[in-house]
Amino acid sequence: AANSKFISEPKTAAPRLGVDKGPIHMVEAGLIDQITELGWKVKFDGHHQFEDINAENDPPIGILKNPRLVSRVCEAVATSVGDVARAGQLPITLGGDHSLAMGTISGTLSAHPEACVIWVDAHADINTADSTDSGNIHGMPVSFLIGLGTPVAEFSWVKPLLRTDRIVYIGLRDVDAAEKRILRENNIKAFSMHEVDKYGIGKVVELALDHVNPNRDRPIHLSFDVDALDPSVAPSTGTPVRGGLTFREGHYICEAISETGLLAALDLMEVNPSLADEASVLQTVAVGCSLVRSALGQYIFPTMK
Ligand SMILES: N[C@@H](CC/C=C/[B-](O)(O)O)C(=O)O
Ligand SMILES: [Mn+2]
Ligand SMILES: [Mn+2]
Ligand SMILES: [Mn+2]
Repeated sequence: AANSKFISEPKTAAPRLGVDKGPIHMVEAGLIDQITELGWKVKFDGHHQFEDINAENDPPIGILKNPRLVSRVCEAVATSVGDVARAGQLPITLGGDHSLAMGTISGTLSAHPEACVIWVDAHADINTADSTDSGNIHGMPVSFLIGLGTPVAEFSWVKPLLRTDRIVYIGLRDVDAAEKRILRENNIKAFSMHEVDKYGIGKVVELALDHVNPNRDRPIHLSFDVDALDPSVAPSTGTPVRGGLTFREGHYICEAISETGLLAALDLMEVNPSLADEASVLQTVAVGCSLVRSALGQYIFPTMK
């Protein structure tokens, strides 16, 4: 039977409210039927809501915002994604705030310890509890996954399973000074928009895979933040930054990873339908759905097992 997968839309709070509604818009845009039409068997896990935690009972820890909600949601996501991956299925997590990647990548690495991570984003999301200026946890997931900075008790469930030589970035163009230092000190490979211009997206994806997956034998976790795309392509997102990937460059990354046959988990994050006019929201939701289809072989027929 064709591989099947699992979709969940965990909800995490973000200072710019509304990102929790992104997944529902993608599902309502017909994403599940679109994936089924590609030859996949889809098990839809429904919309996860965590209503019992709210601002009143979740005060900042240090300057970290919504820490208990984010931790609770991510821990639940880690379990879900891990279970699906261990069952030999392909977990797709629609976000939602990129802090969710603490959960998804914890889940993937618990099932596939050898997995590598391709992080497509305008941002490095690697601030530690010591370095963050905003206290927004969506700027920190990678530091928790690697185990950098002063530990935060609330997140003690996140094990440092991600090796610094198993993550590579594509699309960076808005990295904090502290994050640049962290990337340098830990020798973490990053292909910024400068390299995309210099080498072209085809070469960048090849070089990125050569770095984290030289023998093309490791499962791949693709964590795609739609703000990696240029705001003209994906306008309705929380932290847009000019000078991003074109529509085709974004899709090429997903198609090239699909072609490896090694995709083991996918995150499509930061579609926030509450930030723009109707047309821009529809455009952003549509590009999110299209990227998922590309990662699942919309231009390549999936090998039916
Ligand atoms: N570096 C900034 C921006 C974080 C951006 C997070 B995003 O990539 O998930 O959009 C911060 O730490 O607040
Ligand atoms: Mn966010
Ligand atoms: Mn991000
Ligand atoms: Mn981002």
